[in-house]
Amino acid sequence: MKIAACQMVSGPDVAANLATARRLLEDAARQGARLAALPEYFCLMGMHDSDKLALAEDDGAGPIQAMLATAARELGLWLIGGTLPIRSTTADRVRNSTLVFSPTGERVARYDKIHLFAFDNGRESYDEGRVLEAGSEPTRFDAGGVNVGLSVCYDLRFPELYRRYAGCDLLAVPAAFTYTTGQAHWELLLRARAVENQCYVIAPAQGGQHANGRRTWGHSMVIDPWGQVLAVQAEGEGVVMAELDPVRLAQVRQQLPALGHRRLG
Ligand SMILES: NC(=O)CC(=O)C(=O)O
Repeated sequence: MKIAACQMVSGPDVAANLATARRLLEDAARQGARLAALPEYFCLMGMHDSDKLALAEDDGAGPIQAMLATAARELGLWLIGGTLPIRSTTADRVRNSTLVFSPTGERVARYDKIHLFAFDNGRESYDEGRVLEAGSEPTRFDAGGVNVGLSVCYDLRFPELYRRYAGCDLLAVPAAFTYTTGQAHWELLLRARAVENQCYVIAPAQGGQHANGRRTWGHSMVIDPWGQVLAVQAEGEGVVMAELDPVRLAQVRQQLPALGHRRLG
């Protein structure tokens, strides 16, 4: 199965972001992708954190969800819809949610980012907990025989989440890593998750200079179960494609049966 990671440099104009996402998905489908993934916050990198509250949709209704369902159906893709803000039912906050659509446009999974990012080095400061409500449920879905474990961005730093996905064929990590932290840790962490779980990793990212003054690291990539980077795009919009090969997956697990050697749960 060909899989595609779409890299974006989203801004505050939601309509423009949706048009870019659609164009990249069309590009992925044209190149033969059967599964495509958008980055975290594909629909909005706002000027203020609170912009997410204004954009938020109710679960199951809204123009962003409609756009994702339509794209999946019209392009015949398993679509991992980056993240979009979904209104919390209990708090004055939003969930940072990945919605997944099948090639018939049916929604097949929802994952809410579990670990909320905070970082302050004196020059840059982030605190997602100000507007986001954390999710709590690891979520996997079946994409026509390919078992996929879902996560978002900062989750990548918490290997215990991925252990809950042991046996998955593919881990998805839509992200918007900062330039600073991404330069230091992004590839290292992604390759570690691929190697320790002996599976493919697809990591679509935000990558470039945003209108809100923030810079993201990009380097969207696809990694194989041996930890090899199959395809990468450093910065700017684009589509990163690779083949998910079940024979390679089985070969790595058979040659080095580490998953079967776990002793501590
Ligand atoms: N932006 C994030 O959620 C995470 C990040 O940039 C990091 O972990 O580093």
